[in-house]
Amino acid sequence: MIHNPSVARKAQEQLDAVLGQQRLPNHDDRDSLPYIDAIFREDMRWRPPVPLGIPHVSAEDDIYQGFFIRQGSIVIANVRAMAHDAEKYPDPEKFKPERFLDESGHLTEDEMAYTFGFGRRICPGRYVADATVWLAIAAILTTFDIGPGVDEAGNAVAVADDDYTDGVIVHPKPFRSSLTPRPSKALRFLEDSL
Ligand code: HEM
Repeated sequence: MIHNPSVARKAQEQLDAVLGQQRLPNHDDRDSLPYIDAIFREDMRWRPPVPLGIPHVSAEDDIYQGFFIRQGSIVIANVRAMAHDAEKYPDPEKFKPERFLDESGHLTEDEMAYTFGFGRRICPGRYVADATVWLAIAAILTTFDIGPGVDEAGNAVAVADDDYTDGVIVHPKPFRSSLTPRPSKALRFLEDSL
């Protein structure tokens, strides 16, 4: 959101229209807030948390696109490459939630399910992740404006958009940011719920 303030503004317009700046979002609002889902999907696409998935083993000999895969081979799915396929996702480095919405503003079929893995061992926690991350995005954008942090002298600190940890699971390295309460009653609802 620090790099894409227009995305945050667009989400807040939809949140304000649905919630009337009177309450926090909840799961019953999900169908009315497709842009939040589009942000979640674009999050998963832009920087997949498990960019190479978890290695699988082929249970039997197989042929995939002309390649012979012997039984017992370790198969690694390059999720990051799939999520940055420019034919499927034009301009893939750009953070663009709109790519998951059709002309009428409805969500497309692409739920970015492959970022949770494949087959029988697909992530069993995907429903928990889906519900909690969606609600976190919606609640934070309802109550706060997100911006760059400042250093000791009060100057805005630039944040790299690709400074991530290495490993099986990746996440952004610590960075400074600022959360400014939005001028709405939603913040009071947040305080009341603590
Ligand atoms: C955005 C959040 C998450 C992502 C991107 C994610 C992704 C993945 C991926 C790619 C796998 C490997 C699937 C495969 O073998 O193909 C996996 C496995 C797994 N995940 Fe998640 N996960 C997330 C959240 C969670 C949560 C919240 C839980 C628990 C509540 C969870 C529990 C597990 C478990 C137990 C496995 C191992 C399943 C098995 O090998 O049978 N995950 N996850």
